[in-house]
Amino acid sequence: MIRVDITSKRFAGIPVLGAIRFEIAPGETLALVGPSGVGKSTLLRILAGIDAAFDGRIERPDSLAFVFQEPTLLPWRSVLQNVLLPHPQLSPQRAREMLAQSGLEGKDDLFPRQLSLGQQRRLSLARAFAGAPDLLIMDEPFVSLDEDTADRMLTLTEELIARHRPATLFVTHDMREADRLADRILRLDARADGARLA
Ligand SMILES: Nc1ncnc2c1ncn2[C@@H]1O[C@H](COP(=O)(O)OP(=O)(O)OP(=O)(O)O)[C@@H](O)[C@H]1O
Repeated sequence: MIRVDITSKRFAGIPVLGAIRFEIAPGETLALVGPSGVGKSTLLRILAGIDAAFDGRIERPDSLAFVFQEPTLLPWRSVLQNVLLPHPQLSPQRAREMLAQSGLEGKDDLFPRQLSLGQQRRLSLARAFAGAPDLLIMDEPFVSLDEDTADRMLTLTEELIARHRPATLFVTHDMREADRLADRILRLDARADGARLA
């Protein structure tokens, strides 16, 4: 079980997050929605352990993957190396399987710049799932893709989640995306003393 129990998060004394408590069960997918600037990315970063400067407590598994809005790929490494490098235990065969599952079959030797943005996002998802994370965190993974590509990415993510069953928390502005992917939707509301769950 993943437990988030934040009492407060401030930037330079200014409250961003107030008291926020929720749990994510193994295999459960939660969408996080709320207005721009309310603190959604901040909450993801706290959950991931990237930001430790907050009051409260987080219980999370060691094995987690973070998919950022922009695919953070290694430009001078091949597609295959981008999947292998973060996961030293992973065999090249398994990495190739992950690429094939992500619709990137035959692209092993290309470099990220030779992929479309949609394909780069797929690579970033393949890399995340290749580590078989117990917790998957995604910050608007489908934003600024055209409708068809976003739809294909969503289907791929659904398939990968169904196959690997990580606990998942993802941020979206798109309620259709939230309804389609999530078992539950968390909404952050802005408050003067820091955002709270609705
Ligand atoms: N490193 C930082 N230093 C100071 N303030 C920050 C920092 N990171 C975020 N903030 C502030 O915290 C608030 C919440 O930002 P955050 O990026 O978490 O919002 P968000 O809900 O993810 O927004 P969006 O939907 O626009 O991406 C904003 O007012 C932002 O300016």
